[in-house]
Amino acid sequence: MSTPPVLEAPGTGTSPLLEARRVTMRFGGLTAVDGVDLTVGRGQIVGLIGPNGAGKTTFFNCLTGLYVPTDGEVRFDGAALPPRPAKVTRAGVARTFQNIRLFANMTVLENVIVGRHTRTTAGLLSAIGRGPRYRREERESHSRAGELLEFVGLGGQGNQLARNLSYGAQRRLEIARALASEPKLLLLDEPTAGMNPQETRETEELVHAVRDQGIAVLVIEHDMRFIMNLCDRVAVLVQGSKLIEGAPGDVQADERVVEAYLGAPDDEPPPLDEGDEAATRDPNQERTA
Ligand SMILES: Nc1ncnc2c1ncn2[C@@H]1O[C@H](COP(=O)(O)OP(=O)(O)OP(=O)(O)O)[C@@H](O)[C@H]1O
Repeated sequence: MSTPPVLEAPGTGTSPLLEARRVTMRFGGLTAVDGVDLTVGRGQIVGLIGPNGAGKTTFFNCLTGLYVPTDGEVRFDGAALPPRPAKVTRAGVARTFQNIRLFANMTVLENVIVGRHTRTTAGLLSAIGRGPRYRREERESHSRAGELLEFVGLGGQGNQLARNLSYGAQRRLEIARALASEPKLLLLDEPTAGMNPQETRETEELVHAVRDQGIAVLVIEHDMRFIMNLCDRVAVLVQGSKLIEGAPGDVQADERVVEAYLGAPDDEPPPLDEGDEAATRDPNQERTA
């Protein structure tokens, strides 16, 4: 008699937290993501970089249930990734977006509380009737949201309208809202886009603090200095395919990466100087969100 396969209970296995295998996403005739493998271990910070249109955001969307990959497989915490965003959030994956998506006319605290809705269990009737379970969960949500605002450096600003926060503070609020769903993995899509150097440094510290809470992070970013300071591992996407993956120093030194960003040597690239931030960034990426 054959031995039945051992099924790994979610959260208990030794497998990577996230495992994408041969993920492919096609839009009509365009292959935006082409057979990409990527793993993120528990508590790791992994960077995903690549020139404009390389497929980074599309790949993210395949990891959050926004897109169901045309081909390939995504496993999270020992199980197949569910096919819908709300279920993916409940499974433990949270994300922020390239462009800020806050509820501008809600308070800072309310924005974070909204992020907890996948973790509250009071049913509709309890909510309408404001039953004891609803009231207890509401108290807990308020208290946890306050803690998260402290954690991201927005303590004392909970009663402001989100739209009145500075740009950098709004980005922090997005992270607090994502953390409110109690993720095991946080996906950040260009968290420092449009930030000044001080805000970028603060974001770097915040992401390290998130990891210190045991939460793994996968981050898309164009600011190379940020990525190199932050990540345990970096993967480079070019035209939908993974070009290379490795330690930040190795990736930065790889000629193929320099070429992908700056063009082949015949294109007379500007010199790549470690200390010159402008030269280590994608020249097409001086964007503001
Ligand atoms: N919904 C869609 N329908 C059709 N094509 C799409 C769709 N989403 C993305 N694409 C295309 O897929 C390719 C990859 O786009 P994607 O936004 O994933 O790249 P990216 O690496 O995130 O770029 P950027 O750094 O500019 O944000 C591009 O050619 C883009 O035009």
